[in-house]
Formats: sequence, C-alpha cells, structure tokens
Amino acid sequence: MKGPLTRQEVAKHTSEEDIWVIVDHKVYDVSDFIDAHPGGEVVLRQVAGQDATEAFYNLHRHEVLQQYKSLLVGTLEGEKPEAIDPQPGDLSTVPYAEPLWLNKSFHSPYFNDSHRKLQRAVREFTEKHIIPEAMEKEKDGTYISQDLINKMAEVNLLACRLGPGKHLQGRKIFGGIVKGEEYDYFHDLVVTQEIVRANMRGFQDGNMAGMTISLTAVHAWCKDDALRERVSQEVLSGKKKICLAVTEAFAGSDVAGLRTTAELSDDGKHYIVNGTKKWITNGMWCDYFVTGCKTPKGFSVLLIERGEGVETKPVKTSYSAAAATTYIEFNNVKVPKENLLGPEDKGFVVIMSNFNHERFMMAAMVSRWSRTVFEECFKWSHQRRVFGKALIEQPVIRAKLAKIIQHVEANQAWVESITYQMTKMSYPEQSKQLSGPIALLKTFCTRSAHEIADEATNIFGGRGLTQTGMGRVVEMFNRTNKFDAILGGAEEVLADLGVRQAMRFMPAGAKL
Ligand code: HEM
Repeated sequence: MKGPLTRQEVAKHTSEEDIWVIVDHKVYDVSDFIDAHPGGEVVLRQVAGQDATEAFYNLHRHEVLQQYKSLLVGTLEGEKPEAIDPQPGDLSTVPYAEPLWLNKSFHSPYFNDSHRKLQRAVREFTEKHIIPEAMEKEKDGTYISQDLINKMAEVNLLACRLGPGKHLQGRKIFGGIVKGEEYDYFHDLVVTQEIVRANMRGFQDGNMAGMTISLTAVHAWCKDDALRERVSQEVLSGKKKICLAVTEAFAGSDVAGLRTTAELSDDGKHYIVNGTKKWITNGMWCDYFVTGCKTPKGFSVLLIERGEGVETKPVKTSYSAAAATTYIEFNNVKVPKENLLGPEDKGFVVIMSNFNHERFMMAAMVSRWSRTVFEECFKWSHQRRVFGKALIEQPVIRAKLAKIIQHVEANQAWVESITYQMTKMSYPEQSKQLSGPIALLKTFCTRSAHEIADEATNIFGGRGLTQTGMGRVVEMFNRTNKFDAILGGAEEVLADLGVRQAMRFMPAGAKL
C-alpha cells in the first residue's frame, strides 16, 4: 500500500498499461486486472483516473471489493471511506435487517444473555465456515465437506440442530457458551435463523438437513439401547450420516399411499424391504435411512443401514445438487427386527412426532431468509439510480418495501410467540396444542415468501433473474422459495390441518 494519495495523482494513471480508479475514497490499480474483469476492459478504460464510485455500486456488490483487495493501492488524503465493511459476527445496522430483539433500541420479553452469546457465536461460525463453503458447493453442486461436518460436530452444532433434549446433556455448546442442559427453544430458534443466513437454498438442505428430521426418530423410538446410542454417537460426532426416507413417486403428503413394503422373514428375525423413495434430502451420502414402509396391518418405520440391495441416484431439482436430493431403491434389503422404530403398524405416530419441529424450523428459516431479502431490496433501492434519482425515491418502490416489512415482522412475531409456547409445553402437549398453529404458521411464512419474492424480483429487475452479482440473493429466493412451500407438508395440506385441528377444540355449544 502506498501512503495517502491525491486525486490529481490518480488522474495521471490513464494510459493503456497503467489504470487507476477511485471507489469509495480508495484507489485501485486495475492495470493487470482489466483482461480478467467480468464487465470487460472498455468500461474500466472509460473511468481511468476518475472517481467511479457511483458506477461501481450500481453494478457490483460491496463484497467484490473485499474479494479483490489485492488491487488496492491506497486511500485518498483527508478522505474517509463511507461504505460499511462488515466483519464476521457483525450485526447489520440497516433498519429491519435484524429481528427486533437484536436491535439495541428495542426490547424483547423472550431472549436473555445466553441467547445473545449463542447468536454471536453462531453468526461468526456461519460467516467464517459455512458461507464460503455454501457459495462454492451451491455453484458446483458437490456435497458438504467432511471438514465442515467435523467443525460443526466439534462445537456441538450438529446436536443443537435437533432442538432441546436429552441428546444435549453433558455437551458444551461452542466450548461452554451454553450448557446442553440450559439449551431451550429460543436457543434453537437462534441457531436455525443464523445458519440460514448463508442464503444458499440447495446447500442449506445439503448441510445435514436430513439428520435434523431423522435422528430425532431414532432418539425417541429406538427400543434397542445399544443401537440407539451407537447411531446417535456416530451421527452427532459427524462420522456417519442419516436421512429421512418417506416420500415416494407414488405418495408425498399422503403417507397412506406408500408402496415400499417390509415383510418379516420366515425366522422372524428380519424385515425384507422392497420399494423406492424419491426426493430424499441427503440420501446420496447417507449411511442410515429412517424409512417409512407398509407392513401387513399398517405403516411402520425402520432404520435401514446402507448395504446390499440399497441403491441411490441423484434427482435433479431446481435448486443445487449440493442438497443431494435422491432416488432410492430397496431391493430385498435385510433389516434386523430391532431396527423397527416405534410400534409395528403404528409408524404414523413416529413420523408425525417430528413434524412439528421440522415445520417450526422451516417457518423460522424462511422468515429469516425473507428478512435478508428485505435488506437486499432496501440497500439496492438506496444505491440504484434510475431516471436521475435513487429507486427509493419512487413511491411505488416504497409501497413494495412496506409490504415486505409487514410480512417479515408479522411472521417473526408469530414464530417467537410459538417458540415461547414450545418452551412451556411438554412434547406431547406441543403435539396436541401446537401442530395446528405450527402448520398454519409455516403455510403463512411460505405464502409471504411467495409475495416477497415477487416484489423483490420486480425491484431488482433483470438483476433479480441473474444468478451472480447484485441480485444473486433475490434470484435464488425467487427460484427456490417453493421448496419451503412443499417440503415438510404442502401449503394446502398444512392449512387444512390447521383448521381441522382447531375444529377438534371447537365447543359443541358455541353458537352465534
Ligand atoms: C476495483 C474495481 C473493480 C473490480 C474489482 C471489479 C470486479 C468486477 C466483478 C467481480 C464483476 C462480476 C460481478 C458479478 O457478476 O458477480 C464485475 C462486473 C462488471 N463490472 Fe466491474 N469491477 C471494478 C470496477 C468497475 C468499474 C469502475 C466499472 C464501470 C465503470 C465496472 C463495470 C462492470 C460491469 C459493467 C460489469 C458487468 C455487470 C453485470 O453483468 O451486471 N467495474 N466487475
């Protein structure tokens, strides 16, 4: 880096081999970069020796300057950069970019010091370790690295993602910031809403989403203590992987239509499993499959280990292959009888018992992601200039922003209120009282996402349709928000469930 430079000095660097430009009071030497510049060399020659700040922020995200800091030659004498340079762990100061409880000027009845410490630790971890990998994997469609899984296991982040419970006892989360015993559903909400800030929807599912919805069934329903402990230990230490295998090409939300069969062997020691599964998140690299099967008198759930007769192949979807969405074939697979989870023929309870937590996580994630989309739109509306003024000066843009804020804030308030109920209720009480409200909450959050994606894409224009650059977050949100609307129960099914649950509590004598 050179010492303080003057604008007169910068103005001299305009020849073919020597081009300097000013962006945000800093000077960049782009001479050796022009051939590699994705926007081409002409545009850089046109601004050689000049202040190109406005043009730069109209076309690039601030992160471009962080990626190319090697081009920086110095700052201008007596001038100070204005752009905020976010560091890992920082909170955003953009209005509505953080939930109110993280804004110093606001108050919350729910969050305490322990939640705040955990929030800071998970944000830093996400920014240092998850985001760089998420960006790479989302793009090239390869799977999560063992290194990242090990890092998450080391700080007990894998165990945290199952929600509060016995599996956290004795565990020190992030080296002791929170003890496993004190981890509650607000900690769970913090972890869920921080990790989603990677803003990479395919990788988000590729990052062990299968585990979060399947290991819980082993913990709650495996009757064989040794088997349960072994699988739990292997998975939470990151050595082995597990996923949930219920949906089929024949049946999705309609579990009664499943065709995978499990028949007891003649000696009664094994089940023999035959059938297929589709859209199984993480299936490509999993060692265990928590599998829904038809048994003679109903539906049962088996823990199937990868081995002879188990074949997996990728399913191409509209998000990244990093999610490892899988088609599975079980061909005469021999499964020990002790791998039955819960009672035979009553597997519906096993599957249902985890749905509340899965849907709660999905509502928390998609509402947090919607908030990030608002931040993107608000920043863009300020920095984008069209027809001689900033976008934010157009009333029609402000009306769209108002709508996004209303959805985001209403959903966060509802998520927090449900979270509070979860901290006060036992698991059976949650199943009875909250399955309806959580189903309605998830549906509402994904309907909001649909509306928000529509408004945000229009605000970003062509950039909202481009996978790289300024609109990349909005483009991904618009392309992939449907995953939340369908996975974990389709919107229509869940909305109906919400009303049917309410009907169960309707007093017979209630009259108008
Ligand atoms: C330090 C200086 C600069 C660096 C490191 C830089 C880097 C980049 C990068 C990485 C991209 C690709 C963005 C993406 O799609 O993700 C890009 C695109 C582009 N850049 Fe630059 N750039 C610089 C300065 C400028 C300036 C001063 C101008 C114009 C005055 C400019 C014009 C463009 C254009 C037109 C594009 C294509 C944008 C699009 O496809 O929407 N760049 N630049």
